[in-house]
Amino acid sequence: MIDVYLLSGFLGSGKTSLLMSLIAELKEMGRKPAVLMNEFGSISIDSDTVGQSQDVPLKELLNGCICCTGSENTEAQLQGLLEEYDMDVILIETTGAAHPVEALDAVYSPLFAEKLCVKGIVTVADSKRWLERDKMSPQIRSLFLEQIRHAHILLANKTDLLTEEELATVSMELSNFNGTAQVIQTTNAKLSFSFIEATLSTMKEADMKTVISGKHLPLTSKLITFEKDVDKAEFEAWVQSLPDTVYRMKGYVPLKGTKNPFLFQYAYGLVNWMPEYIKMEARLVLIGEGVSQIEYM
Ligand SMILES: Nc1nc2c(ncn2[C@@H]2O[C@H](COP(=O)(O)OP(=O)(O)OP(=O)(O)O)[C@@H](O)[C@H]2O)c(=O)[nH]1
Repeated sequence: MIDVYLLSGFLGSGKTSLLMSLIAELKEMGRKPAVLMNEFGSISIDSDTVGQSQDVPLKELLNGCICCTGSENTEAQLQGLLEEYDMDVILIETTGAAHPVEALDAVYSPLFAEKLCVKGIVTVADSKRWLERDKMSPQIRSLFLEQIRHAHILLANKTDLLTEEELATVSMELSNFNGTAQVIQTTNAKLSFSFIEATLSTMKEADMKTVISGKHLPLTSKLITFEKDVDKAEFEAWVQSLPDTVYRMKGYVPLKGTKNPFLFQYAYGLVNWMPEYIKMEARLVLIGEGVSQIEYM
């Protein structure tokens, strides 16, 4: 299994700085990192920097964020990485405009269920911005807060720009806001990979069944397999009965009376079915809060 770490955080918070230092450390350790980067424009500034200066296998998604460019695109890039290179760690840097749950979408694809092991979300927060969050528009603030809320490790970055007192306030407020993440004060997003790996692996022990860390963490995923074909109406009734904290579902569902399992998608209450011309393995991934207890029927 290849370990996957998602680097999240608002625009300009310090994700690329973190990525660069993690790559350098991983290489020093003799590990084989690869990078999936996502840029907000059609020019690959960050990926050029990272790719050239770090000489690391890299795929990029231009023009939008991982969630908006569509998870098929991200899946294709991931597939490309896996086919072309040899690696043992994948670092995914999302644009500052990506919702962490949506960014995880492609990684949780049933295609990669046996290849990738999602270790967790590391969010970089600009401490100054946190203190001034009330100045942001409601929509942007909500994205900023979501990125922080879903973190498993939270960097209170740019501490050099704060007074001692402000620093204490930021740390306390962030810990109160996301009670499960470790909050670490950083400058230039300096945090060692060994620390991240060790912290996330202890969290994982809490519940080995969930793909993403333990049951104490906000986001978990669950893989559901099917023993026999299912009735479409019954299946949809089951979907509607699930709690609102299931944010996303996708996979292949074997429907009664059809040749191949159908591609099934669910997001924000909406269900989508697509026939599949290849016989895909019948399994479904659920992503949300506390989904590890959910069973089919
Ligand atoms: N003063 C200060 N500046 C920092 C710190 N960390 C990062 N920066 C600067 O903040 C800017 C953005 O840093 P990046 O690492 O590119 O941030 P990012 O989150 O990748 O940015 P986007 O890709 O645009 O979302 C750069 O100019 C960094 O040098 C810090 O701790 N203190």
